Amino acid sequence: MLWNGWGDPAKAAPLPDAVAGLLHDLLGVRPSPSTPVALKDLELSDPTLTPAALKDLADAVGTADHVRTDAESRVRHIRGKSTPDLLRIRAGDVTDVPQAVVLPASHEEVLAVLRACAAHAVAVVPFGGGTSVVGGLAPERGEFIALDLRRMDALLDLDPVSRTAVLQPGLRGPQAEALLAAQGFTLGHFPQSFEWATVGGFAAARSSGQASAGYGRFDEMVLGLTLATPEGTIETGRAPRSAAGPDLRQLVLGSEGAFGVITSVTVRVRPQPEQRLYEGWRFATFAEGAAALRRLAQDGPRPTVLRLSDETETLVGLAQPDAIGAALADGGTGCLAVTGYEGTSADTARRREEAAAVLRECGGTLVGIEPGERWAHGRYEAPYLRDALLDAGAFAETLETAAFWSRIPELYTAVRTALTDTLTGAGTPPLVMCHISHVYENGASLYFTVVSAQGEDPVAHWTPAKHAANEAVLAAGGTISHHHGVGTDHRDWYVREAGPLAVDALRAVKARLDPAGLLNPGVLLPTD
Ligand SMILES: Cc1cc2nc3c(=O)[nH]c(=O)nc-3n(C[C@H](O)[C@H](O)[C@H](O)COP(=O)(O)OP(=O)(O)OC[C@H]3O[C@@H](n4cnc5c(N)ncnc54)[C@H](O)[C@@H]3O)c2cc1C
Repeated sequence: MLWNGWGDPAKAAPLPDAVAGLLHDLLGVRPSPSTPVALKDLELSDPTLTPAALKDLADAVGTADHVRTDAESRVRHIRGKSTPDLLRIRAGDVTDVPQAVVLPASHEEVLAVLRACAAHAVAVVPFGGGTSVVGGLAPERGEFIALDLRRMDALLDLDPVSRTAVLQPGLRGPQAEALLAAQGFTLGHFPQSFEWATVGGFAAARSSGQASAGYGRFDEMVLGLTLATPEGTIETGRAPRSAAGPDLRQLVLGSEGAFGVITSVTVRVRPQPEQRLYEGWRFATFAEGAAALRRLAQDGPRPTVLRLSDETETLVGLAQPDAIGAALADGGTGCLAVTGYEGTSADTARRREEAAAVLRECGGTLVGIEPGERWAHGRYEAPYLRDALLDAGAFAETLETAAFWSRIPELYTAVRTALTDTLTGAGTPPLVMCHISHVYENGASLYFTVVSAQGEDPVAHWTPAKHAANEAVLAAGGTISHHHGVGTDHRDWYVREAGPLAVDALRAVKARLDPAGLLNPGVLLPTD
C-alpha cells in the first residue's frame, strides 16, 4: 500500500486528458503548487515508549522483531485513507503517528499485548488494512501503539455441511477469497477497498460490499466473533440464531476497536458461483431508476449487484466529461443502472429474465452487457484516480448515508444542496455525484462523490462542507453512516443520532471491557 496514497504504486492511474480539461474548465482547478513531502523528509518525534514497555510488548509477541519503532513502519500506520488523511500526510503532518507497531500472531498474543499496554498505560489502535475513511485509526491520545493484525491471516476452519468458515482478522479480501475458493466457496464481500481491507476491519466497521443485494452486508454474514479485551475474552455465535438473550454479535459489530480486538470471525459462505454476468440499463431520471430498484428490492427478484448512478455520475462514468457542462444545463441525459447476477447458470438466467421484465415495466432500457462488464472490470480502480486528482490540484472525497425509501428523495436533495452551497460559497463550486448501491426492502444507501478545486488549506476548506452534509443527513432523516462507520469524524453526529441514554449505555460497556480507556480512545465514543 502506498504510504501517502492509495493501493499498489504499480497501478497508479494517470488523469485522462478529458478529465484534466473538465477540471480546469468546469471547476476552475489550477495545478497544485506543492508536491507531497517525501518519506525521508517527514519529521517524526522520537518514540517515547520506555524500555520496560518495549520489553513487555516483545515478550507478548514472542520477539522484538514484531515490535517495530522505525520511522517507515510508524508512518505506514498513521491514520487511514480519507482524503483529509491523504492531504495531511502529503503535507508532511505526522502528528498522529503511533509510537510503535506491534504484530501479534494469535488471540493469546493479543491478550498479552493488551495486558502489557494496561501495565504501561499505553493506548492501543487495532489496525487491519488501514483503509478507514472516518478517522477510525486516529485516537485522541498522543501515545499509542498500532496493533497490526496482518500475521493473523489463516482460515481456521471450514464446515462445508453448515457452510460456515472461521477466519482470522488480518486476512485481506483477496486472501480470504482465495482460501475459500480453494475449497469451492466464496464470502461474496467485495467493497471497493476489497484489495486492502481486512476481515477484522469489515466486522469492526460494519462494511458493505458492492454485491450486497445478493450476498448481504458483512454484518449479515457474521455468525460469531471472538473479542479480546483488557478484561478477558468474549465469544459469540454458538448457533446460527439464538433466543438466549440479546445478540452480543451486534455489540461487537461496528464497535471499531473501542471495546476490544476481534481475533476471529465465523462467517457464512456460499458455493463459488458458476456464472457471473453484469449488464447496464438506462433510466430517464434518477427518481425513475430509484423506483425500479425499490421494486426489485421489495418484490424481487434480487440481482446480486444492483446500482444506479445519478445523471452527473452517469456522464462522468461514461468518460464523457466534455459533455457534462452542456448536459447539466440541458437537465441531464439519463441514468445508468448496473445489474449483476452470480450463481448457478439456471438461477442467474431465471433472475435475469424476471428482473428484466420488472426493469422494463419501470421504464428501463437495456443498454447491454458492455457497461456492466466495464463496471465490473474497473470496480477497484476509482481510488487510484483520487491520487491523480490530488496531484492535479483537485479535491475529491466521498460520503455515504442511508434512509427509508420514502426519505430518499429529500435526503438526496438535502446533501447535494449542502455540499454545493458550502463549497460554492467558499469559491470552489463542486461537481456532486451520487449513486445507490445498497438496497433493502425498506430503504437504501446514498453514496456521494464530491470533486472541486482545492482551497488554500484543503482540509480546512473541506471541513465546513462535510459538516454541512452531516447536518443535512440528520435533518433529512438519514443515518450518519451506512457502511464507513463512525470513527472520530462522525462521532459527534453519531452521539446525536443515538441519543444520550444509548451513548451512556455504550460507555458503560466500554468501562467494563476497557476500564482504563486504552482501546481507540475517542473513536466511536467521546472520551469525556
Ligand atoms: C478507496 C476506499 C474504498 C472503500 N470502499 C468501501 C466499500 O465499498 N464498502 C465499505 O464498507 N467500506 C469501504 N471503505 C471503507 C473501509 O475500507 C472499510 O471501513 C473497511 O471495513 C475497513 O477495513 P480495514 O481492514 O482497512 O480496517 P482499518 O481501517 O484498519 O480499521 C477500521 C476500524 O476498525 C478497527 N479495527 C480494525 N481491525 C480490527 C479488529 N480486528 N478488531 C477490532 N477493531 C478493528 C480500527 O481500529 C478502526 O477503528 C473504503 C475505503 C477506501 C479508502
